Amino acid sequence: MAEILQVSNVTKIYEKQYQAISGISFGINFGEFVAIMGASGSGKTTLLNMISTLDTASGGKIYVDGHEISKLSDDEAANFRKTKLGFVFQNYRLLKSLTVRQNIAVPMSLLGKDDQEIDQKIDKLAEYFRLSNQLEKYPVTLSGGQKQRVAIIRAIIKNPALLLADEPTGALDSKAAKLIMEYLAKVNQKFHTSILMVTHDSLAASYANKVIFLKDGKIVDQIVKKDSNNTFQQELARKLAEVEA
Ligand SMILES: Nc1ncnc2c1ncn2[C@@H]1O[C@H](COP(=O)(O)OP(=O)(O)OP(=O)(O)O)[C@@H](O)[C@H]1O
Repeated sequence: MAEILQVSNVTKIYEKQYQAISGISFGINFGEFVAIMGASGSGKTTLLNMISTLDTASGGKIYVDGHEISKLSDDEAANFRKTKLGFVFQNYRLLKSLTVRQNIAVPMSLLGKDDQEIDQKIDKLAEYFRLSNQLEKYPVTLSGGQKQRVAIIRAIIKNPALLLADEPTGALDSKAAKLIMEYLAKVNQKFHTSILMVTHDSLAASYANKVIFLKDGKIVDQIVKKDSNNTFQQELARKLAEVEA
């Protein structure tokens, strides 16, 4: 199966002395949903920043959709983020001065798509995400869960090769978090979007097909979902207790 992400023996050393990531290797197949879990300081954000081309690795190689990202110039990296990657953040990062519709349109406008095509896509996705009534409102009037649904639509509207989600449930109560994870799982299953999600939250991680555990910049374990969700959640809780011990 084709790999959408390949991380090969990657290290990150800050200020020539502190090794935040130590020789990490893993991959994501096309259409897979992978979660990375680890305690604060384990290197999750560092890893995500390197994969998203916002930071450079000190060693090793990262391939996204067949491109070795360290070889990209700054301009190429910016274009690469614009065309290949979708981002969902803990704090939504919606633009306050734009309506929901205008927020969602930004990545498509940057790609030069025509207004009619953009509007049609937005209407369809908004219906799927039950946000049709919110499109002409400003983000400040929306709940946290609604804002995150807007952020997900904005991230997937251009069909990215890889969706990167950084603590997508971190600012939500448990009910809203569950709904957001159900939507992310649907995005993965219905649109076959490959997802890499970083999270502290074991409920959120239980929606992934595979969970990788990070500790002190190293992969210390991983589990793969087989048939039963219940068994996966129990295994997840057990591994998490071991890793955080
Ligand atoms: N710019 C930097 N300069 C020096 N050290 C850094 C820098 N950024 C991160 N670190 C260190 O690298 C390690 C990993 O940090 P990172 O932010 O990747 O962890 P994390 O798992 O994402 O944590 P959290 O869950 O709290 O966000 C930490 O010890 C952190 O202090």
